[in-house]
Amino acid sequence: MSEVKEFQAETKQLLNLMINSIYTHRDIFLRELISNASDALDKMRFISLKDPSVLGEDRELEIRIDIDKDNNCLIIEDNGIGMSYEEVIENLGTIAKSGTKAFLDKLEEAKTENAIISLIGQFGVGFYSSFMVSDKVTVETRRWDKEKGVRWESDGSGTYTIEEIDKKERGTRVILFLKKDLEEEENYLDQYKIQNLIKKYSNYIKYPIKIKWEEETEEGIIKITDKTLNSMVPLWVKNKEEITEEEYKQFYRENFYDWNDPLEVIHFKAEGTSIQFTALLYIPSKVPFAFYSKEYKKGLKLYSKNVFIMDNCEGLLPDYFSFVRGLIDSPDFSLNISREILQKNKQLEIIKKNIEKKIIDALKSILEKEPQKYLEFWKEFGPILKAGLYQNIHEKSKIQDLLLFECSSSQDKITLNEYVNRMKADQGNYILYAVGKDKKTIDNLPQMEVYKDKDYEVLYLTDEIDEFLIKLMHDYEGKEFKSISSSDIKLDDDFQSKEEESKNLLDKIKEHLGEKVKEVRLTDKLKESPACIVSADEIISLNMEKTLKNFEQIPFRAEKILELNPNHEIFKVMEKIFQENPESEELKEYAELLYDQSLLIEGLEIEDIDRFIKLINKLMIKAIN
Ligand SMILES: Nc1ncnc2c1ncn2[C@@H]1O[C@H](COP(=O)(O)OP(=O)(O)OP(=O)(O)O)[C@@H](O)[C@H]1O
Repeated sequence: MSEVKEFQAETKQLLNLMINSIYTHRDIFLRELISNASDALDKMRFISLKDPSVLGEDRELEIRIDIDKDNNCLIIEDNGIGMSYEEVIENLGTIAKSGTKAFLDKLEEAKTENAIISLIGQFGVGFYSSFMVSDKVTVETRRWDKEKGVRWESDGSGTYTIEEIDKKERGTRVILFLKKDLEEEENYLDQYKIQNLIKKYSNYIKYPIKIKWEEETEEGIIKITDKTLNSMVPLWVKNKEEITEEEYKQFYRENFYDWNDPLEVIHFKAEGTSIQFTALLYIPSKVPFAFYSKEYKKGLKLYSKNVFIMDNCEGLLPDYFSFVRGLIDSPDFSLNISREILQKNKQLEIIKKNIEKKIIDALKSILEKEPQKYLEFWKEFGPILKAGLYQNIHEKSKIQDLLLFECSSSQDKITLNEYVNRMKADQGNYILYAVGKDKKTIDNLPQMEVYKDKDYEVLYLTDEIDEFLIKLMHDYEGKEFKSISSSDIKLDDDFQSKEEESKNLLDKIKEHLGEKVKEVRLTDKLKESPACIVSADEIISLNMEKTLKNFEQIPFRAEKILELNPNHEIFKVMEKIFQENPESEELKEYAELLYDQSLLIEGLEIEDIDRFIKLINKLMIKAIN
């Protein structure tokens, strides 16, 4: 008795897109079906390791492809785990994957076919891609431990039928009734076409993918032989010297669904340590799709003696390298290991340490030998590295040398090590930094003047997280990070006498500005500018005030100090006004104007813009008179 069932709404939506929107790159359906078959074989192999008798006579785990020209059918068959009646309904009638909703939303938005293809490449749509090339799909399957088989059939339009059948062999057969209007280059009944696709997408599948290969002998007789289309040997098992760059790339594209080539490959075998393992790691060239979403699963694949144990084993990578893709194969892991046990596993910790060191070494080597390539890496992954370090600050010594910063002295970004090596002898023990939205803004900060003059290098922190990170890091190799806006930087010691001389004027200005500032004082840090604002607080800087303002509930305010340049013409004018009349209203207006312009140059808002403009206008009119 067959049942007719409706697809789940999301499945309908996906099928509709598959059938009606995609006309190129349809080849990927084969990779998806082969990968499903391979997964089913993995599961079967796993079960048989505990009890080999479950394989019965059907011992060799394999995938078969059959070309049935008479019926215009392509058949992909495996003797893997198979599916029960309920599993077929669950797996082929719904989409259970997390992130499906987000994926479908993105699909709806995707305008071009290429954008859709790229999304599919990153997400994987699995079985449903069959409908890109088929008018009808039939699945016949029998679970290894069930008596009866199941037949599922659909044309992808909205419903499917399902019924119990007799099926002798264990496993799953997917029969694609190919569309009639496929292009010539999409002739999936051509054995050469299939061979090319398998080599391209599924070469490293570790089970033989067999086909009945037709060949014409010299005598003109058609000979049919069983041919294995894939090379099978897992790439990571081979010696590095035997692997070409293209093979590494191909393996990456196939296994990690990235259309871009990886930036770097790290392949090594750890032997002689307390645990043996092989690692094949890839640093991608672009941040993986959906990396910042909850759905993104980080971690490495875990194998034991070429047998797949699990995907996305998180415990193997520190947060700051969560973008690294790849796999670990270690004979020391039991195949039955669960995620929970794994979390507490000491061997895993050792592997993690090893991998981490290799990644750091690889990145350091790129930084040293291929700076341009490192810059590309930094542009993509710098924010992830910084955020990861922020959350794991106790690990700073490991990765602080991988950080790059803009700086005052050159167009190139520099490392902390470079900064320290270039420090001036009289600079003291401080690594100076300035914060702003970009290089140009910081270049124009009044406080920068004196450092330029003294030729002290300053790190430019242009990312919002930078200052928070630097404060948390506190120092690099014993040299403390110090903001150029910090109040306790004093360059000139005999400044004190000058400050005492101007004490009354400074007190008056403070009185005029009231609560706006904590203090008014002189500075020797300014050259061209008359004044600047610095933070009185080591914890909340001016820039943090800007950042924290975005979180409206938290009214953080940096305490401010107004610093004046005693050598500036304006200061001299103020001195003169004060001498003539200490209570002059004009002095108050000057003080307000200097305070407001100092806020503006720091990128902070001024409180009373109307008054600011009025005061400027007043000065302008005075200048004419
Ligand atoms: N050949 C097969 N043998 C056994 N089960 C299968 C087979 N093909 C598919 N399935 C089952 O159907 C489910 C859904 O398959 P589908 O290809 O849609 O997604 P997936 O394989 O889970 O994800 P993806 O292909 O995107 O990695 C699979 O998870 C698996 O349980």
